[in-house]
Amino acid sequence: MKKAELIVIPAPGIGHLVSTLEFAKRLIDRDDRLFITILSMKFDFSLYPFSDAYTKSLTATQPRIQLIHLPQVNPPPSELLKSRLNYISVYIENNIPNVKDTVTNIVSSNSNSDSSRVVVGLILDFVCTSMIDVGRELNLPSYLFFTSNAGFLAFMLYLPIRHNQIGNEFSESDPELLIPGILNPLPTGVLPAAVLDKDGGYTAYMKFAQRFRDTKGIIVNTLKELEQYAIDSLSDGQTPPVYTVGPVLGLKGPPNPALDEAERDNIMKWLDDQPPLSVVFLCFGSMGRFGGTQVKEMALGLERSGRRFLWCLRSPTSDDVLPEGFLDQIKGKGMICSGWAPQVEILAHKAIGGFVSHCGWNSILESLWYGVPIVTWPIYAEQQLNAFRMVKEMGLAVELRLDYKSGGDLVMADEIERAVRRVMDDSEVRKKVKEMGEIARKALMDGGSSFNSIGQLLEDMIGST
Ligand SMILES: O=c1ccn([C@@H]2O[C@H](COP(=O)(O)OP(=O)(O)O[C@H]3O[C@H](CO)[C@@H](O)[C@H](O)[C@H]3O)[C@@H](O)[C@H]2O)c(=O)[nH]1
Repeated sequence: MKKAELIVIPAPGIGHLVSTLEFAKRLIDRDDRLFITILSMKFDFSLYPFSDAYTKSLTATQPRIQLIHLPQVNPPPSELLKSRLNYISVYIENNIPNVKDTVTNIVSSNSNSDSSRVVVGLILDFVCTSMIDVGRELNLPSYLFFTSNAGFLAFMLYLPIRHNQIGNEFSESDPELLIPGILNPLPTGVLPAAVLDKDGGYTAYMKFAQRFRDTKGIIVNTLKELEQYAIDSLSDGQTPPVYTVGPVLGLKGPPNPALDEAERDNIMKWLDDQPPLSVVFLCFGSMGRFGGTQVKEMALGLERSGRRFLWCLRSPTSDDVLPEGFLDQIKGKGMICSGWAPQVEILAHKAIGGFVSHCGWNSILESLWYGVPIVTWPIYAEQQLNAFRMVKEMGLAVELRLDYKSGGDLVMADEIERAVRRVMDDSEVRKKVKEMGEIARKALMDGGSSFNSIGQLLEDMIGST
């Protein structure tokens, strides 16, 4: 039997690592000819404090997954931090010589041993497309792993086309945009903030996107049934084959190293005491934070909604900024957690009836999986676009804000109060979300759309013998 090896290069940050590493495990489970080597880049710990520990713990128990830590490289000059995305893209480029050496060693040690193992390709996070050239030099195809959705992929593929016509970043005064793969015209307010950024964000996005079509295939963490319109637009004769393999979720992985087990137990015990579908959960991804004024409005909105809530408030000053007496008033009805929340376990709990979310793609997929409707409060990255499509195109979320910008915008207590009530009472959205959750489960089963797509991918990568 031919043994095949894939080299996977994830990006740091939990939002990218969860699905990339889970997908590696899924491939191994599907095909016993397969071995995977993960190349883990060392990053500035202040940017991604838990990436390393998380990668280690997730891969430790997988006998056919090998983890190689790349040597530390010099970080880019700190001026580049004006755009975090640009900084990261340069950081990744600085790793290229180490990636090349490591892949070369793997290829040659396979050919010098009698393991009959052959490296069949690289799987790259979408922010690592600069590494396609390493594959080219070594005659290895690269596949893209797209940790977000097909609509955002369509947007990214449109960027180089637009750039050839217009040549510069987007502007807030642009008219609504018609983009292949996105059903409704897009207001500029819901574009990822990076594409309006003159300080390197736009350049970084362009650099990533310009290489997408140089890959042999694009693997997307979505399912056909959820994004048929966007996926159809990708069969344009110019885009490499697209494999929809989702939802890829970290449902059973080891706990995140950031999780405080005692706090987790408190939360779960508290939820056990609440009636079914009575609690709204608020959590804003790995990086979502708010200033004091906004926190105060949130507290007032939650209190006035009269609903029970579990609020993941990651702010060191939360006690000072909460309205006076708030913590006493909410006793029994509300709970605040200050650290990393066990989000997947929380969403799976029968007491949860709604989720106020920043609309990161993993959070969206997790909430659909458990049939919990979302209230949209996008903050950074492509979340505004996700929120817009979830509300306007898919009808799977309750709108709070679609174009929120942190730093400038303030969401008032009465808006929060109304949105929380709506998500808890709107049986229509809940029904649709539940149906989509069931469809997602079927997509992963034998014969389902994502199951078949993974089979096709394995066949295209390794062959059928
Ligand atoms: O307190 C927390 C916060 C987050 N999570 C988990 O962390 C992941 C967060 O992922 P996601 O919801 O996608 O948010 P981000 O971390 O913000 O993810 C980044 O990556 C995603 C995938 O590309 C993008 O969709 C986002 O916009 C981008 O910010 C999810 O699995 C959550 O369950 C927890 O378990 N506890």
